[in-house]
Amino acid sequence: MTPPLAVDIDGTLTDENRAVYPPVLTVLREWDAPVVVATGKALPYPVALCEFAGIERTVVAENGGVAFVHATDDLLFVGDREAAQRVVDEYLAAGHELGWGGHDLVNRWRETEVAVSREAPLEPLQRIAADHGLEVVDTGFAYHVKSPDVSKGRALEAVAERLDRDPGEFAAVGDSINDVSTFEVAGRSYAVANADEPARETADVVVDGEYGEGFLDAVERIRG
Ligand SMILES: O=C(O)COP(=O)(O)O
Ligand SMILES: [Mg+2]
Repeated sequence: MTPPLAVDIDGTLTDENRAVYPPVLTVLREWDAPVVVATGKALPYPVALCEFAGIERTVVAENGGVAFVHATDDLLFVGDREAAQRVVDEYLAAGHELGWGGHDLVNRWRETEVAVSREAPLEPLQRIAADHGLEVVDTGFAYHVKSPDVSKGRALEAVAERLDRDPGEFAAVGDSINDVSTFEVAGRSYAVANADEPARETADVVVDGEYGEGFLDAVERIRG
């Protein structure tokens, strides 16, 4: 039987230029069990991906800060945007920038955390975050200022419960440190070849392919 799937976006469903790798859309559409798209991006991104892939909008966004379950119409919030905002305000007051330009579409729809460009200095961000009891997660695509209690894995547990599934039934595919918690709660986990060290170390299997090709490799193994 096909297991439910928890899949990351950036670095896993994309190519090396962060464009969605087209063959993955067919795989998602034809997946014969629930699919949970679990990302560090704000909610509209995975929702749009699901819509364009033609699948139910069941998603984890903001590294677990927000989740939506299509079947039960549940919108779940964990995490505290105000706390993250206080960190950012201090960071800006110290003369740094978030690095996303004036309209900052990266944070515009973000509700429980704040993302900072990897071109911005990390050390002061970490220091200010720690002063506020928050952490900075580097996904390889952005620095995320978030509560240490929030994770994709915990959100997946909440989503799985609403889907009447055990988290251990899930197969998970991802590429970075923000997927480690998903790998820990899923029954089996696959890191794509471009994955960072924490993801590679936690995954049950590191596949040969990179990016979207790596996702297709994982799918082949999951299907057996
Ligand atoms: O938003 C990021 O930094 C990474 O996004 P991802 O979790 O889909 O890889
Ligand atoms: Mg990723």
